[in-house]
This record gives sequence, C-alpha cells and structure tokens, in this order.
Amino acid sequence: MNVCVIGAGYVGLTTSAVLADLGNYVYCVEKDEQKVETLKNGHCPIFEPQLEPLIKTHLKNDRLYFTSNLAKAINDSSIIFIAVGTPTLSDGSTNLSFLESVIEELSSCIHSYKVITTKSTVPIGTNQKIIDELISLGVPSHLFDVVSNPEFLREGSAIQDMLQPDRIVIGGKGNEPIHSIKQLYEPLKAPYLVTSLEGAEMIKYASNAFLATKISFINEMSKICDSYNIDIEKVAEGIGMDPRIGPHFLGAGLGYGGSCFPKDLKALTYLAKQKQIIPYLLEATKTINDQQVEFFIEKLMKTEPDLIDKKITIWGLSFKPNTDDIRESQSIKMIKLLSAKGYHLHVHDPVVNIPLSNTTFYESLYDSIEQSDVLIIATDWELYKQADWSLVSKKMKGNLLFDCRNCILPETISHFGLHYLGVGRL
Ligand SMILES: NC(=O)c1ccc[n+]([C@@H]2O[C@H](COP(=O)([O-])OP(=O)(O)OC[C@H]3O[C@@H](n4cnc5c(N)ncnc54)[C@H](O)[C@@H]3O)[C@@H](O)[C@H]2O)c1
Ligand SMILES: O=c1ccn([C@@H]2O[C@H](COP(=O)(O)OP(=O)(O)O[C@H]3O[C@H](CO)[C@@H](O)[C@H](O)[C@H]3O)[C@@H](O)[C@H]2O)c(=O)[nH]1
Repeated sequence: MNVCVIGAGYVGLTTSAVLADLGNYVYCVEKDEQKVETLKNGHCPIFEPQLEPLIKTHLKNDRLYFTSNLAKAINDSSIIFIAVGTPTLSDGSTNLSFLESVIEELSSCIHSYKVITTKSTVPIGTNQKIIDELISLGVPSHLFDVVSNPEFLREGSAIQDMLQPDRIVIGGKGNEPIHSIKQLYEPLKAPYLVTSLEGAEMIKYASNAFLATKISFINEMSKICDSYNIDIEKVAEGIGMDPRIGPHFLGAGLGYGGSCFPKDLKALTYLAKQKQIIPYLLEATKTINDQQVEFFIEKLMKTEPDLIDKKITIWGLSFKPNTDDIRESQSIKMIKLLSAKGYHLHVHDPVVNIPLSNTTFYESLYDSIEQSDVLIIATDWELYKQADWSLVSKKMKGNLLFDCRNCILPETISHFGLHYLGVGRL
C-alpha cells in the first residue's frame, strides 16, 4: 500500500519506519526542511533504539521517502497518517495549531479517495471537527473518511512497541476505512478494538491517565513506607502479584515526565472541567507528581544538611532511559531547583548534552564523580545500574548515593563502603 505519514517526530518516524518494514511504500512528510535533509542522508534526528538502522534499510530499498512536498505524497497515497505534535496551552487545553494547518494543507491536495488517520493524541471531538473542517474547506465527503488510531508506543522501545502492540484501537464510522487500516496492520497479528471516533480519543487519554495514576499511587505509598521503614519494592511486588493490579508501572521514584503523561493529564482535566466535572483523581495524580522532586530534595537535605561548597553529581538528564527526550524531565527540574538554591552541579547523561546554568557536563561517567561528595541517580539508564561501584567509591570523596529511581540494590553498593539512600527503602 502507499501511505503518507505527516510529521517526522517520535511517532511519525516510528510509524513510517515500521509501515515500510511491513512492506508498504511510505512518504514521511515533514515541514522542517533541515530534518528532511538529515533523514534523507540516513541520519535519525532523535535517539531511539533500532530506528536509525530501520530508516537506513528502507531508504536503500526505496520503501521510505522523506519530503516536505505534501501534495505529491498525498496524491500518491491512499492512507494518510497525521502525527504532528499536540502540545499543552497555558490553560491546560490543547494547542491544535499544527493539526489545523495540516488539515488546511490537505484540503487542497485531496483529489481521490483517502483514509485520513489521526495518530496524534487529540481532545474528544477533534476527529469529528476534522471531518467538518474538510467539508467546509470544499473537500467532497465521498473523497475521504477520518479514522482515529491513537498510538501507544513508549519512547525508548518505540519500534518494538509498534511491531508488537498490545492492541490496535480504531475509531471511525463505516466499514471501508476501518477495513483499510486493519489490512495495513494485518501482519502485526494484534487484537483490535473498534469504536467510535470519540471512544478512540478517550481510550488514549484514559490509558495515559491510568498509568500516571499508578505511578503517583506508588509514589504516595513509598512516602508512607519511608516513614514506617518498610521496603516499597517488596510492597510493589506484593501488590503487583494480584492480577487485578499487575506488576507494571509500580516503580517508585522521582515521578513521571516526558511529552505525554503531563500533557495528556492536563488535557483530560481540562476536558472534564469543560463539562463541569471535577476530576479529583486526575488532580491528585498531578499534585503528587508535581511535589515529587521537592520531596526528594528535602530528603537529601535531611540526610546531608551541609551541602553548600560540596560537589554534587547527577547522573541522567532524559525523562527516562533510552531516549534523548528531555520534555518535562524530572531530572532537569531537580537540577534547576538545586541550581536555584545556589548549588553547582556536575552532570552526566549518555545521550543528552544541553547547557544548564550552574552545571558542568561530563562526557565521561567516571570523570563526573571525581571528588564528589554526593552522587544522585535521576534517570535509570542501564549504564548507571551496571556502574563499577568499586571505581565509583574510589573516585568519590564522600560516600552518599541517592538513588531517585530505586534502580540499584542497596546491598550491591554497601560492599564498597557507599551509603545508600532511596525512597521507601531500608
Ligand atoms: N512521543 C511519544 O512517545 C508519543 C506516543 C504516542 C502518542 N504521541 C502523540 O503523537 C503526537 C506526536 O508526538 P511526537 O512526540 O512524535 O511529536 P514531535 O513534536 O516529536 O514531532 C512532531 C513533528 O511534526 C512536524 N510537523 C508539525 N507540523 C507539520 C506540518 N504541517 N507538516 C509536516 N510536519 C509537521 C514537526 O516539525 C515535528 O517534527 C502527539 O499528539 C503526541 O501526544 C506521542
Ligand atoms: O513504574 C514507572 C514507570 C514509569 N515511570 C516514569 O513515567 C514516565 C513515562 O514513562 P513511559 O510510560 O515508559 O514513557 P513514555 O514514552 O512517556 O510513554 C507513555 O506515553 C506515551 C505517549 O502517549 C504512550 O504512548 C505510552 O503508552 C505511555 O507509556 C517516565 O518519566 C518514567 O520514568 C515511573 O516513574 N515509574
């Protein structure tokens, strides 16, 4: 099949590479011409495991084209995916300006039947508005159908998530467009859930809200565990053994960041309030997450009150491991708060290197801890979990390891004379 994907971000690039891998011919249309040039040369502008090799393979075998020419891509494709950003506005509502310009551009390019498929996460009612807008811009209704096909990939494992989805949600009206999308994904052998446009939009928000709530729940439990000297990791394991709860997303730590949970929680809260519903649980989830970094800093200050003039090293800048995405990174929030308190920080990250005030960046993991008094792990990269603790303890001046992701076993480091501080951990 010939497919067009609009937007070469995390979702657009993964969708393009995977659809090419499934045997389709894919145009990936991106408005940023510099990005298009980078991609045409086989370089991926983002760090996402497995993505660059897949892009290179399908550029070579002519299944994947990068372009900024929307009209040609639309003319040659029967299915169009929209994967542009839908960021938050200051009142919590969603900035749909990228999507709106795509619809306007599309309206002048549709001359034969197209299935327009929204992968971007959009507020309830947006897909219906796309239909109304295209018609009002003069596109005959028999020349298109609109389908909502929300994306559930996680950064850091995007390719795997898209190749082996837990489910494929398709929202729409009529059999023909839904059948086309099912045909496209047929090789994935995933379970389908077919619903209305609005149902699919809501499933995406409810999924992210539920996962974020699970994280805030375990973070609240970890504070209670902390004050009663109970190991939260055992508690998470114990509750997770109940299949009604499940073991996933019970990792206590600095809280969630990234481009999705914070944004989608705000959007759903806004949507609820638009209908005079007070979303108590969503608000509590956000409040807990917002306080998490301050809670960790207080914990650090209680253990090590005299930190001024001491060398503090922080490992990890990205919002989670295996990505270079720093959107809403809790680690960066922590660095900014500590820096505002007058501390100078020494940081390392395997893929992110951005300028931050009062911060020295190190390329080398072990150089970053030379003569450090405190080492803070803010992102649970495998590299940090596998660190040479004997070397760490030799290089550091002090001995405090503050594990903000509970990703190191306390007994692993205690052999080397390091003092472990986690959350809800003995
Ligand atoms: N990042 C994720 O892990 C993830 C997962 C699931 C769903 N989503 C949702 O998918 C959507 C995209 O997210 P993302 O992280 O990939 O976004 P992103 O910001 O990384 O990328 C969006 C891309 O679209 C391009 N773009 C904007 N307007 C365009 C236009 N008119 N024509 C062509 N290109 C245009 C931008 O230049 C950018 O490269 C969002 O709605 C997001 O909520 C994201
Ligand atoms: O037990 C856990 C699991 C995750 N996190 C944090 O939660 C955030 C989000 O992690 P994750 O969900 O793995 O990454 P995302 O790439 O943001 O993926 C989420 O957001 C995407 C965009 O909507 C969805 O498609 C995915 O299904 C959804 O998991 C990160 O800061 C993690 O550190 C925790 O603190 N504890």
